[in-house]
Amino acid sequence: MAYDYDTIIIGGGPGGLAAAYALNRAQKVLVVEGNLWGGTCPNFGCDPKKMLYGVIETKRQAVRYQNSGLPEAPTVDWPALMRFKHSYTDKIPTGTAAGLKAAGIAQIHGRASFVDAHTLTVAGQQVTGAQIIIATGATPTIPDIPGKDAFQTSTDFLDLPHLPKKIGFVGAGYVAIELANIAAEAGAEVHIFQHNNRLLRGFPQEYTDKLKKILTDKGITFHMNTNVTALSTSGEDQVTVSTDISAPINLNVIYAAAGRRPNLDGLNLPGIGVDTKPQGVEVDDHLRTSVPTIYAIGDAIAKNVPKLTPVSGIEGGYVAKQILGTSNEPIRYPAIPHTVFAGPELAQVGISLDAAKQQPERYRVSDQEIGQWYTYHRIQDDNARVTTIVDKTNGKLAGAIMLAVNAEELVNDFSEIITHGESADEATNWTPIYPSVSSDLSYFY
Ligand SMILES: Cc1cc2nc3c(=O)[nH]c(=O)nc-3n(C[C@H](O)[C@H](O)[C@H](O)COP(=O)(O)OP(=O)(O)OC[C@H]3O[C@@H](n4cnc5c(N)ncnc54)[C@H](O)[C@@H]3O)c2cc1C
Ligand SMILES: NC(=O)c1ccc[n+]([C@@H]2O[C@H](COP(=O)([O-])OP(=O)(O)OC[C@H]3O[C@@H](n4cnc5c(N)ncnc54)[C@H](O)[C@@H]3O)[C@@H](O)[C@H]2O)c1
Repeated sequence: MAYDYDTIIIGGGPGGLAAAYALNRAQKVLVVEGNLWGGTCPNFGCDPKKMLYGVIETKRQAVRYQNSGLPEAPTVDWPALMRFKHSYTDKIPTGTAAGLKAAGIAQIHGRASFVDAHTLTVAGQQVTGAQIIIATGATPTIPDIPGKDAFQTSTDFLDLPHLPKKIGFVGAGYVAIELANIAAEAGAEVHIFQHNNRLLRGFPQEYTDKLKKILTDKGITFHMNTNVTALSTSGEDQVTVSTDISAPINLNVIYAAAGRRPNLDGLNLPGIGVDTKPQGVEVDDHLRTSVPTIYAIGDAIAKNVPKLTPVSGIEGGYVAKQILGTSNEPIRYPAIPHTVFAGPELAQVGISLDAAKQQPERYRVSDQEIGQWYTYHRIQDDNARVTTIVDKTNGKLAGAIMLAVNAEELVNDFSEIITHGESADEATNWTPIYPSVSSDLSYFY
């Protein structure tokens, strides 16, 4: 049977676009996008978040230098900060669509739904493809409590024209911690409501405790072991937050930051036999769904890998190779670094500290407070700390955790060392710029 396209991709975010460009070399490809071309990361995720963070961190760096020659800390002009964000984000959807057009990749704007394993309806028409890739991403989970319509999300936060005075976040994961830091640094009173006693559960507790203290010192109030039980609104910007612990708290806005769920609504996946679970589309180790001609990638899949932009990109490129027949290997992920941009940054890569501690005969764990090292003294980052995990059987770096200003750079260095399986000698057998974050690398072994 002849299909309209070789491959149709549902979702024009980082995952879908990576697949589209890789397939386009040899195939007739269509991308369908229901909202903003470019997806979450450049429109209302990583990129706008980090534009705000960059300015906020510059202010924080001035505070760190307050006794070192910069007595006046700057203040944040939120409307100007937002204009700066828009100077980038406003161009993303049209720029992304223009890029697809220039590459000769077909595009339809509209929400897709499956009719059968090879047919979609979108924008009032039917299109067919020999293969279809589900790359529909994820969306914030809204806690199911009375008054839940009052919840706003990270998308609203990243587009706030004015900064409200009192802000709350439900959840203490990546989104809550990063946005709470931005809001607090910009002058808001910030409350975090977390149902258990852990923030950033994927990171070691000794590190998250230290970060929590830094954020508390910035004025953020953590309500741990606290369930938000109801919201009620009065007027446009007043929300009363009831909890099972304390008296109700009056805020101007509350954000749901309690995780993200896969975007599968309306796709009719059960109707065509694609298996799903609450975490996402079920895939095998070739990212194939229960229907062999349909693949799924990125934030939309139920796979125990981090939900990050580089991961979606890796999966998009991998699926393209499967479809083109240039590889039949099961997917293997490289060491994937994670960073919470929390001012300072909390980052890790490789084997977890918990796993390493359970195998002391195999792993050597070295923990170093580095706030007084030249690099960190120079930027007045008194709290800087790094833990390295070395595999004693071969002398290679197996993992690293760090809390530091500019940890994103250090974790990239560690990530490269782990990815290339370098021994301590090999890893330090190069000449980085001195003085720089990288020039400290040899001292961590
Ligand atoms: C606030 C925030 C900050 C983040 N910061 C970082 C960070 O610093 N670093 C990092 O690596 N990751 C970060 N992430 C995560 C990152 O944004 C995601 O992992 C990444 O965007 C996932 O890419 P994706 O292509 O799988 O999905 P998405 O980017 O979500 O793209 C999916 C697209 O599919 C479209 N779609 C959905 N359903 C349909 C349908 N039925 N028909 C047509 N189109 C549809 C959606 O509109 C969307 O555009 C952040 C996320 C958030 C929310
Ligand atoms: N810097 C980055 O790379 C970055 C930044 C933002 C988001 N992301 C990605 O987006 C994903 C989603 O982020 P997120 O912060 O929404 O999710 P998350 O899974 O990181 O954190 C969710 C938090 O909400 C808590 N929670 C869950 N239900 C709750 C409830 N009913 N009441 C109170 N607390 C509750 C959880 O215990 C957890 O602390 C991340 O896991 C990450 O993959 C990455």
